Amino acid sequence: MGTFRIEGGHSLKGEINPQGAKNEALQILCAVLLTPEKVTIHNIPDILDVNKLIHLLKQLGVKIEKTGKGSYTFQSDELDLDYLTSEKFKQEGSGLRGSIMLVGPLLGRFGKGYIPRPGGDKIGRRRLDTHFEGFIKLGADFRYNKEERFYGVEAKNGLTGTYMLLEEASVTGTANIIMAAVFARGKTTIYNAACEPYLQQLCNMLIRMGASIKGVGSNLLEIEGVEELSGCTHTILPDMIEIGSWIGLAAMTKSEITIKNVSWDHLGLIPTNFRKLGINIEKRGDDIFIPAHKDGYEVQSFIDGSIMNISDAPWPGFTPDLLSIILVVATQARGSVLIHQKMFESRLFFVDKLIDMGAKIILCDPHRATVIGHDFQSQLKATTMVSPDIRAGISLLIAALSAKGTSIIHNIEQIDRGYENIDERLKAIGARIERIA
Ligand SMILES: CC(=O)N[C@H]1[C@@H](OP(=O)(O)OP(=O)(O)OC[C@H]2O[C@@H](n3ccc(=O)[nH]c3=O)[C@H](O)[C@@H]2O)O[C@H](CO)[C@@H](O)[C@@H]1O
Ligand SMILES: C=C(OP(=O)(O)O)C(=O)O
Repeated sequence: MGTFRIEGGHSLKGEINPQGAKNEALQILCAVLLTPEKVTIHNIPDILDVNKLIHLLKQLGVKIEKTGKGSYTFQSDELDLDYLTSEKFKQEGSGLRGSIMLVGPLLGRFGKGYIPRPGGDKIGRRRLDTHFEGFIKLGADFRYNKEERFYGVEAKNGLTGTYMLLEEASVTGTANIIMAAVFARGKTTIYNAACEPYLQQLCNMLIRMGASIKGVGSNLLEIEGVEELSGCTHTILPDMIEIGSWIGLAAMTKSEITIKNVSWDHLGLIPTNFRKLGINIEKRGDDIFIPAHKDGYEVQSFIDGSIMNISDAPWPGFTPDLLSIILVVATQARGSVLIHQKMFESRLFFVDKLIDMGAKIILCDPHRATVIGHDFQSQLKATTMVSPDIRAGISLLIAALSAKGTSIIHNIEQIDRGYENIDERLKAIGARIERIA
């Protein structure tokens, strides 16, 4: 279990270059299985989850070449599909959430796809019904081995396009179904599709490879099946969740930080929601400039004066992945705010650590927490904690950087799962953080 030691209470200053988006990279890497031709991808983040997926692709026989920092070529012309039913895959395939998206492209191109129950954050139930119901609608046979927790889909005679209304706008589910449907006979219509920038990027990449997809960016997609796809070049967007994390870090540590090349047009409601906490976010070209909030920041109120509420919703709503960060930043705001995590039922439990540090939070139920901000009148106190999931982990790290004294965070693999070289990048802007195990 890796550990960070953090000496808090110091302001930071400088420029940050956001990494490539984790959740986009996981989709895009799976899409390289759709063609025997070479696919070049730039801006791949060097993080645990992505490296695990690249390892799985290698085991599957994909020819992989690293051509520069964050740049790789992939060629899926001689795959070893037997790996998919091997004991090794049953172990390795369950190491991350994103591996579930290997199934769609394999089913579409080879008529079969298998996956052990995927890993990822333990933040509540994470069912896969949307994925498999979509494959079944396209004509696949489905089986699930409960003992081994191993899923399989097969379509000996190929897939056939159809209309489907997804039960929920699942992000990885939509990506999976799209990647199967690009080879289905005829037209597939997906309604209630997720439409995060991750998915827009995936669809645009598939279109460049020769797929026919209409409705990109909306929740109604129409896919006309094709016989084959060709190679392409794709560049991953900056990670909007990392960008939100840097905004929160800057405010909470009263630091002046410039976040470079954020691809502002793809940030949706992220700036709006940080502004609800009174955080000053300046757009400078495609950069975000956060001034040092020397006098703190004040929670805004609604037009009718009622208490501020920040909640998640499927895109273009506010991403659930930033609510933990919003929550920690609220602990030092002037005023109170209700944080409502609608999607996941176990993602707010980490607040007990913040309460230990002196934050004023009432966990109303597993989905809702009321935060009464300190307005920096009282600093959080350093403590020892264990990072329970990726976003709680970065939130605790932000809390530790603002706290008085030296904190210890264990299980930082959770943070490394999604944040590239976080300790060195923080040090570069003045943070006192050491990786001690
Ligand atoms: C690898 C990856 O890309 N992971 C992201 C992906 O996970 P993932 O694709 O696994 O998440 P899903 O979109 O399937 O669902 C997330 C949760 O939200 C619930 N749900 C979903 C849609 C909906 O309309 N209503 C609803 O309640 C689901 O029941 C589930 O509990 O999307 C999540 C939701 O943005 C993010 O937190 C994860 O970071
Ligand atoms: C929940 C997340 O990741 P995963 O879906 O990979 O567990 C996340 O990125 O916040």
